[in-house]
Amino acid sequence: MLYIYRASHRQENRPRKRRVRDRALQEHGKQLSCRGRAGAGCLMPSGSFWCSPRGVEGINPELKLCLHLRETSSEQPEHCGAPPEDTPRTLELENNLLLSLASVWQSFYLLRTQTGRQAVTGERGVIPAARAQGRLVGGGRESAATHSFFDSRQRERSLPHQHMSTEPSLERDLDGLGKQATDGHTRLTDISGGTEGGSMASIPEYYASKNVLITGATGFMGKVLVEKLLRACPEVKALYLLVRPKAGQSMEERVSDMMTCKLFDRVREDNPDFHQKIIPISSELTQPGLAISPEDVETLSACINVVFHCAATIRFDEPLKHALQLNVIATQQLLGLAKQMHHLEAFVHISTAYANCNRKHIDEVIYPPPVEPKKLIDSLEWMDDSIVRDITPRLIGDRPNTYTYTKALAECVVQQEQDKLNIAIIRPSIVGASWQEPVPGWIDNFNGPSGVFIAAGKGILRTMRANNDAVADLIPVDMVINLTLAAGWYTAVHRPKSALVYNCTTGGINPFHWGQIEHHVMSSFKRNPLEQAFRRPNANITSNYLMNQYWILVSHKFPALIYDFVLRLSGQKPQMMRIFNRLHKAIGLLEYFSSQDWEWNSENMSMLMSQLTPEDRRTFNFDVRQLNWPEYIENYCIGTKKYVLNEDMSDIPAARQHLRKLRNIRYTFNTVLVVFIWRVFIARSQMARNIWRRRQPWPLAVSRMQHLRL
Ligand SMILES: CCCCCCCCCCCCCCCC(=O)SCCNC(=O)CCNC(=O)[C@H](O)C(C)(C)COP(=O)(O)OP(=O)(O)OC[C@H]1O[C@@H](n2cnc3c(N)ncnc32)[C@H](O)[C@@H]1OP(=O)(O)O
Ligand SMILES: NC(=O)C1=CN([C@@H]2O[C@H](COP(=O)(O)OP(=O)(O)OC[C@H]3O[C@@H](n4cnc5c(N)ncnc54)[C@H](OP(=O)(O)O)[C@@H]3O)[C@@H](O)[C@H]2O)C=CC1
Repeated sequence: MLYIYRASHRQENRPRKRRVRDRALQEHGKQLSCRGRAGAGCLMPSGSFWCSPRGVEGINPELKLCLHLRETSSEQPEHCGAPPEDTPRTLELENNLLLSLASVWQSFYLLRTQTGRQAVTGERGVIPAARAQGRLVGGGRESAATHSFFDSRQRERSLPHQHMSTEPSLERDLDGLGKQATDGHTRLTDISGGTEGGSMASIPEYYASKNVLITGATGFMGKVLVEKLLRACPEVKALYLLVRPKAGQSMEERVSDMMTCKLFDRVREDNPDFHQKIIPISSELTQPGLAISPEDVETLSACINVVFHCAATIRFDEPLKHALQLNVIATQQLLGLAKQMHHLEAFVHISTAYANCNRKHIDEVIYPPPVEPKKLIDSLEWMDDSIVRDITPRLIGDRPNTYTYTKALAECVVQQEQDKLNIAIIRPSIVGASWQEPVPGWIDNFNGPSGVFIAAGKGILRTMRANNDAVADLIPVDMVINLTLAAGWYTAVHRPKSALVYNCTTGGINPFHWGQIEHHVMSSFKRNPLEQAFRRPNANITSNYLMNQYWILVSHKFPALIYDFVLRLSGQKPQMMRIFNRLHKAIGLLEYFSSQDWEWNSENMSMLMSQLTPEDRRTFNFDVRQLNWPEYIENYCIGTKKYVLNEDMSDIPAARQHLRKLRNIRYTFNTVLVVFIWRVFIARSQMARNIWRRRQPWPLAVSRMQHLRL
């Protein structure tokens, strides 16, 4: 229950405001300890929250959902209503603080108590009852907007709502404070629903009998998405996958290969015939019309309900023209195809949290693009590749690579279609191995930190430039996919007015730092070593450029030279220097991300979580607070061993033995080196001997002791 009192900051209104608050407190509550001119909020034992309309303005929809405006005093009606239009930004921030606290409190309450869960799911009928009795007054501006938008959207489109019942839904009427911006600024908006259903379909219920189109299904995240959809939403009708033939394999062969991989073991157990639901469609996204045949276009237009667009080039060094082709133009073409789909309910675009990495604080809004995408596409079309290469640094400006640059442009392209489609944009940060599903630690590539972990585990990587204290915004792939599926559901069911952006990150909620990652990766690889390690795992990260260069020389280049020399002597091809050069190129591209901090606002992620039923919250868990980092990193490292390098866990004792051997070699080497230095610099030089004796009295002491013993 939410009590609202119009908080006036005018002096003469203060006593009255205080009176109402005191009464609410006396009757029900406990005051939230937060400061700010927005006024204090009171959290009631029942889970309701008392605050000013200023608070309501920025209120988290999970609270909004529980909105039940009630008279709190006789003066209340005249003080109840929309917040002033001129709410300054500082006040909004204060409100956000207040509401974040309330939101945390509320989430805690909801998790802990049955009453709270019922309050949110409306199971006890408080909200419908309030509606029926006409006691509910929407929070002024937002509510009015919600209704008008809702009505106009309903008129504009007559999309199917078979997943909804026909009961009026108060939750959805009240729901409605997602943040949007078309102009780079956060503003309030309403999240209106496209249906008037009272009982919300759960996620698996929603996806039941739906046709889903997925791009990038053969990639890291795409595979996990396909697996999870098949496993958690077994009633899904069909998954259409846009796949290209590659490396001599037809698209059918690639898809059937994919389905035999370990990732699909659990689905296979549950439903051995799951492959029948998968329909590969031949498509090369860089070609005109996505190279989809006219028959396939017709099929897709007729049946697709939800699109997940995961395909992209994620290489940081991709030439701009190609990155633009795939990340922007292909997205544009897919949106064009989506507009032809008669039954499309949601279009989910996977972006990256680093699309706006030129900013330090990133809200869940689509920022103005660095350049108008269409203009860039037109200009690059006629340009020679060499010219494009020359002007790329100027074009990407303060972004580190063509990947983040083109992902930012893609968001803009997606935004341009938000009036015609129901769109969600997911922005994951650094996607890592799975946390729990389908197995802990599942990963299948060298991208991002995985390659670095492996190189460190193999003992090749000894140093890297990173900031020990910077937040390592890793997020497990299963959490990203759970959020993606939930966002697809929410978008289809609620039909936000404009594209909702979900920053899918961990740093703001459950931060972990690169220094801690280094420590846990090293200790994990010592417990579970990789086979045939080059040296014992012992990497250090430093933010100091010179220090890093020194260690590169001493710990990378020098051993590589010795190793290659030995290989050459034994008649083999030298290879270590080549490996190090590639490694340096890779880590050079990653340093930008490991050396600084970003702050992402992830309110929409919390909002989405609050909209799920308890069951969905368990099945599609993306609550990053539950991540236990040391455990996750341990599973991640084991995952790289098992699933990327295909090493057998039963070989661990042998691998440990190998590490012990390497340690003994190192001890021997160090001892020999010390003796050698001693011989060269001490024993042979009178001056060095004199210095040594003066500085280090212990050899004298030792010799005296020996003399005494004799
Ligand atoms: C204990 C320490 C803790 C500190 C730890 C800090 C980690 C700090 C991570 C920040 C991460 C930000 C991530 C942003 C999050 C996104 O938004 S997007 C997703 C991330 N995208 C990527 O990671 C793509 C980066 N990769 C690339 O751009 C290209 O693979 C590279 C690195 C330029 C190499 O291209 P290439 O030379 O054409 O060759 P490619 O065939 O791709 O790979 C060549 C070799 O490099 C290796 N390699 C590829 N990627 C990597 C890698 N990440 N690492 C090492 N080796 C790699 C491959 O294994 C391969 O080795 P071989 O198998 O041939 O022996
Ligand atoms: N991995 C990460 O850390 C992060 C990823 N993201 C985003 O998530 C999404 C998925 O990333 P991820 O799964 O890691 O990437 P992958 O590189 O693993 O997968 C990319 C997918 O796109 C497909 N694809 C690429 N080019 C074409 C083409 N020309 N025609 C058809 N399909 C093509 C690939 O197909 P094929 O197998 O044929 O090459 C593959 O299925 C991307 O949009 C990325 O920007 C965002 C943040 C972090």
